[in-house]
Amino acid sequence: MAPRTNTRTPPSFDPSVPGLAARHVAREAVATLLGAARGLALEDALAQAGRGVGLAPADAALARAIATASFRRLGFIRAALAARLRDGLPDDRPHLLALLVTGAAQILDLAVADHAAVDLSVRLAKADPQLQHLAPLVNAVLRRIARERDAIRAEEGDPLGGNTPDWLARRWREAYGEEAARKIAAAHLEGAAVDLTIPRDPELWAERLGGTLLDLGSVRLTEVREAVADLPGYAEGAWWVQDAAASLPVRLLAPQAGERIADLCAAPGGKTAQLAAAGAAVTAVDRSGARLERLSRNLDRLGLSAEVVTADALDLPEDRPFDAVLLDAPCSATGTIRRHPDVAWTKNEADLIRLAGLQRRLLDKAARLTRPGGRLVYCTCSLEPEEGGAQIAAFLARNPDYARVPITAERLAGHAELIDGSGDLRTLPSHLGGGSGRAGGLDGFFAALLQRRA
Ligand SMILES: C[S@@+](CC[C@H](N)C(=O)[O-])C[C@H]1O[C@@H](n2cnc3c(N)ncnc32)[C@H](O)[C@@H]1O
Repeated sequence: MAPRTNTRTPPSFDPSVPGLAARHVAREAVATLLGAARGLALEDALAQAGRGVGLAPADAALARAIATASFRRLGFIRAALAARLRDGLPDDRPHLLALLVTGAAQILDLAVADHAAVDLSVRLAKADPQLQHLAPLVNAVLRRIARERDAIRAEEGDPLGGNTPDWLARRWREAYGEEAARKIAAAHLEGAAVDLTIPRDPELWAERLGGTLLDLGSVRLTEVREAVADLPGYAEGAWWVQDAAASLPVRLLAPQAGERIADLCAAPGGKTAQLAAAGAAVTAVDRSGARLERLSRNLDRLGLSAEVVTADALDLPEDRPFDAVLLDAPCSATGTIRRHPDVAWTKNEADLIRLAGLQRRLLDKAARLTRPGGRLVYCTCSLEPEEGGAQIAAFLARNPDYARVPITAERLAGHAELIDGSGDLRTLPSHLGGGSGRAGGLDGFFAALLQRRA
């Protein structure tokens, strides 16, 4: 193989070949994340790779599907490729690795014809000055993957061992035990349904949309073929997309009409919308102006309003404490791997430790922003104890004027399995049938309801 070069001449492919631009964008985004850009989200890498390419909406959706499938089974795909490459995986050549991974993901996981997956991958190799000479290798390996698909699938085995990065598998075994950790990893292979929060007439909308009204309150759609924005009710602002688990922290906070409530890490605003729909006077704070623009657009569509403040929550004045505060803290997001499988491969333990430190400071700030007698909900979309129960145990030890309000099963439609031993919310991807092949599951959320003494 040619030595790796640091400067890359961009590939020049024929944009008139159907589906080629989508593969190009998927490959570039996957290469970015497999290369040095740890911490970048796949959404952002796709947007970056798509700049100037001008993908039609269907091609943009295809690029996202290919890139997502690549990360969802990355461990299995790497093993399948490694067994068929004489010189092993090209880990020092992310563009070649990404070409092979995205090609294999199409063959193994997506309803793409084998010849299209192979042919378009080979075309991308030929269009790339650094990879032209490897087009025969790409062709041979991907053809073999297609030929041996059934055997490869049969060999996949345990997702916790083969498809979960070691550091996460170790942590989940420690936190939840072997069996539960394996179920979590199995649920990650399945992806997730589209859940909607519908403040008014959810039964009616469930029927119109062909969804199911869950006892937790959300409407679940398991077969969505069109863009979400084309579904009935989107344009008129009848609902918004929000995982059923993500809707629970606000349900536990139980906002009342007229209460002053601060949403400290608010964008893009799913929880702000819940608070505003309940009639609370919401102050939505986020340090990202761009994300707050999305929040404002979302609230406009829904006909809801909030005071929107662009600020670091740590800098907020403390002179007018709120009746209730919601802190949906920035976190490792390991509870969202079903929807964002890149998270498993682009985050690491150092990110987790840094974020747990920020959460601690935000939580202490949120405590000072809550009035005596007021409620505070802390939540994260993480499976890691440092971002959940351990954070709350340490908080309660240093803040004696706060007490935990244990969550009861009645508040969760009887779902006692969603409550941990301390009385906090602990949802897992394997809950509600996740991992059993029935499009069930929940994002992994933690939430604690705390009360300041009067
Ligand atoms: C988990 S997301 C919030 C999701 C949101 N609550 C929802 O339901 O749509 C975390 C947010 O925290 C924001 N953030 C991170 N650090 C912050 C800080 N110090 N002050 C304010 N916002 C912060 C990020 O910009 C990000 O939008």
